[in-house]
Amino acid sequence: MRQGFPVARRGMVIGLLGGSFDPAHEGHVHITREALKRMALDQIWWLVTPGNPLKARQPAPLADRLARARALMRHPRVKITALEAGLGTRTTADTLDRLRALYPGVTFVWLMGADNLVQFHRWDRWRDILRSVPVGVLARPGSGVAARLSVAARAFRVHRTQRGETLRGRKPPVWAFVNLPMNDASSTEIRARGGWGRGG
Ligand SMILES: Nc1ncnc2c1ncn2[C@@H]1O[C@H](COP(=O)(O)OP(=O)(O)OP(=O)(O)O)[C@@H](O)[C@H]1O
Ligand SMILES: O=C(O)c1ccc[n+]([C@@H]2O[C@H](COP(=O)([O-])O)[C@@H](O)[C@H]2O)c1
Repeated sequence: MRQGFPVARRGMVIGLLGGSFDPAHEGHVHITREALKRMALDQIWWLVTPGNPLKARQPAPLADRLARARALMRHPRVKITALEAGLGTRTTADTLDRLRALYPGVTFVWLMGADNLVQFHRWDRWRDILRSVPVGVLARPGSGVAARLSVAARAFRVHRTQRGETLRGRKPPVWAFVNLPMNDASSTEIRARGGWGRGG
C-alpha cells in the first residue's frame, strides 16, 4: 500500500467521513465515536479534503488541518488521512472509485452530517455515490427537516432504511438517517470567534 494510506483487510467495513475539518471539533469526534459503535464499523477514516469543490473560501493549509484533527481524534480504529491529496481527487465520486480499486474486498460506507444531505444533489455524480456505497446521514442540530425534504432524500426515498445500524451489511443503493444524541459544534462558529486560522 502507498505511503500514508491506511492498511485494510478484505472483509472490513470502513466508514469514510470526508470534510474540510477547518478546524476539526468535538462534533466530528462525537459522530465518529457514535457511528463506530452504532453501525459496528471496523474503522472510520477521516478524509481531510484539499478543498470542498463547492466552497469558494480557501481553507487553512492541509497540514494544519491534519495536525489539529490528529491531536483531537485519538482512537485506534480511526485513521486521519489526506487520501484525496495523495490520490489527486477532489470529488467524492472520484475518490470512491479510486478507493474501491485500491482496496478490493473492503466495503466502504459514506458518512456525512445531515447538513450535507440538503445540498447533496449539487455534488458531482451524486446519484452514482448513492448507488455505489451505503450512506449514513448523521443527525445534526437544525438540519433534520431540510435533509428529509432534500432533493436527494426524495429521489432515493424507496432506498431509505429506518435502521442505520444495519447499513454495514446492506447492498447499495441504501441510506439511513442515523439518529444520535446531537452535538452543535461547528467549524464556522469556531472560526467566527477567532478560535482557528489566520485570525485565531
Ligand atoms: N456537529 C456535527 N454534527 C453532525 N455532523 C457534523 C457536525 N459537524 C460536522 N459534521 C459533519 O462532518 C463532516 C465534515 O464537516 P466539516 O468539516 O464541514 O465541519 P463543519 O462544522 O460543518 O464546517 P463548516 O461550518 O466550515 O461548514 C460533514 O459531513 C458535516 O456534515
Ligand atoms: O464531490 C462533490 O462534488 C462534493 C461537493 C461538496 C462536498 N463534497 C465532500 O463532502 C465532504 C464534506 O465537506 P465539508 O466541506 O462540508 O466538510 C468532503 O469530503 C467534501 O469533499 C464533495
